[in-house]
Amino acid sequence: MGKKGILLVNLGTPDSPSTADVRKYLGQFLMDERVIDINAVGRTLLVKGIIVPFRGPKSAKIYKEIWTKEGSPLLIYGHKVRDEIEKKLGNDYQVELAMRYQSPSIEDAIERLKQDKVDSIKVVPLFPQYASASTGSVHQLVMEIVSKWQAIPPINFVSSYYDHPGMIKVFADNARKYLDQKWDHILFSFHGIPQRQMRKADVSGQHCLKVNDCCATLTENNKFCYSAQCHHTAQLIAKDLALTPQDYTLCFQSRLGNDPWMKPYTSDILKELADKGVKRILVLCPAFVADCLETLYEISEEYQEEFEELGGEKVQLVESLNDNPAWIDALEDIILNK
Ligand SMILES: C=CC1=C(C)c2cc3[nH]c(cc4nc(cc5[nH]c(cc1n2)c(C)c5CCC(=O)O)C(CCC(=O)O)=C4C)c(C)c3C=C
Ligand SMILES: [Fe+2]
Ligand SMILES: [Fe+2]
Repeated sequence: MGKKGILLVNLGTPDSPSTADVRKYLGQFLMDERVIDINAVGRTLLVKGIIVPFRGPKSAKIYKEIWTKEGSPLLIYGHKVRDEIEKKLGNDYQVELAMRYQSPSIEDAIERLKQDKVDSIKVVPLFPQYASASTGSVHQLVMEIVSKWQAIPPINFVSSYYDHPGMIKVFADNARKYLDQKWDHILFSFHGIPQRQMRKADVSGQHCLKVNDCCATLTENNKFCYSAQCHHTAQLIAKDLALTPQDYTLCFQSRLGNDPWMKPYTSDILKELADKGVKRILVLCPAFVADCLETLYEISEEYQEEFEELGGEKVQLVESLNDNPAWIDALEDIILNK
């Protein structure tokens, strides 16, 4: 009997923080038709003509700030989680780590599973909530690759695990460590997506952004909606922490370009809170299972600075799941039972 193949996939990060490597990464990432979902000519002009040349050097500067001796945090935690989960699953499993963009590539990782003659493959994107631009893109690429194989083994795709009790508890326990200090408000800041992508993913065709508070509650109508899944994750963590609705706000960060993205924007909420006299904010980022540019820089540096300029004092990031042993336990359960 062969082993069971597990393919863990995160988004990706540049190979180094040099401007050339950051440009290469942004070029591959943003040319994905599920990420910048406009017509091919418009996407090429926007990405290759504007974003890569102008954003590249700026992003390289901030990647240099979060880069460690071992490399990019997203990739370092990816390797650690892969090693731990393979140890935990034992001899019947072969676990490969891949990144949707740059290295290690999905092509190479899945080829290793093929060469090693695994009996089956389970694709586990490292995104708790489903979005076309993240999980959808991983699934599409895996399907494109295996569609060319003569012998396609049984393949399973994990779509989401936004409500996994073990994962919810790790986010909550990480936040609890800060609760002996005084916080005026708690934010759940998720990575956003363009509103256009919310509408396109609406399986009912008449729900997302069409009815009031469309996705604040997860229902049959919006069970694949990224926003609804984010709300559900935040509600479960809030429940575990015994927060009241007045204690916290859900918001979306990382907007790119001028099109409307999911609202409210984290930066607008920071302004609203500062105007009300709020001084100290605790921030959880449950769209990410590992700390990365979006948490270590955008929350801890950029929003800290913005908030201070608005009269606030502290924006404290709650660390992500990273290589927390309780997250490894939760991920094992996701792999075995999802
Ligand atoms: C939670 C999953 C993610 C979704 C959905 C997502 C969508 C999305 N992102 C961009 C643009 C950028 N994202 C960037 C970084 C980044 N994004 C995610 C996750 C999701 N993105 C992660 C984990 C990271 C961090 C990577 C790291 O190396 O640490 C960046 C690059 C950084 C920068 O230059 O600011 C961009 C650009 C779009 C357009 C999009 C569309 C739906
Ligand atoms: Fe992103
Ligand atoms: Fe929705």
